[in-house]
Amino acid sequence: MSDLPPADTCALAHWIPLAASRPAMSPAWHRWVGSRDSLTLRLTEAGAPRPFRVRLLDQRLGTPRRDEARALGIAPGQRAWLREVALCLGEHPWVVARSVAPLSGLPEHELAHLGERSLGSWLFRQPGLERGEIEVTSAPAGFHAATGPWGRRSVFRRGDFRVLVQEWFLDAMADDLGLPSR
Ligand SMILES: C=C(O[C@@H]1C=C(C(=O)O)C=C[C@H]1O)C(=O)O
Repeated sequence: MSDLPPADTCALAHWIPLAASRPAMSPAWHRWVGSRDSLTLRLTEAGAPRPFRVRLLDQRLGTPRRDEARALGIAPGQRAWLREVALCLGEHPWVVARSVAPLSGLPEHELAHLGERSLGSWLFRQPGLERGEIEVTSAPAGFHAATGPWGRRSVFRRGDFRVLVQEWFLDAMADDLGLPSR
């Protein structure tokens, strides 16, 4: 993946509230980008009978990008749990996702062995889970070569555990589902 820009190229990715993206976003995409329940479940249903699969690209402790640290309210340079995946239907990545969780409050024993099981299927089983506002970008993911119309992010909270989940919807998903370009 040497032709990718360095991760920090997207350090100042421009995120706007979901409502502010409405004029540029088709109703069909808004149903995906604005959905607040499990994306894993939605993709599994929309992609059937193709099998849904999480492909783990990277999972490690590292330094979040500046826009990620800001979204989580942590100091720049503070280390966090990072996870990058491709959510695939059959052979095609439809969504790439990057999740960032501060180490304080991290249930590391539960997340360390997630592997290729979906973070969403774990998250949505957590009692008292809260989800913050969805923000939207048209900047690329920065860690994967595939491009697409929209990225979104939101912070999930349960007690003192927080995770910023960022998901980029890819052109392959638009093609397979016959969705508009934006
Ligand atoms: C947050 C969800 O989980 C999905 C699964 C992810 C993973 O396994 O790392 C990451 C982002 C999500 O798209 C969801 O299903 O809504």
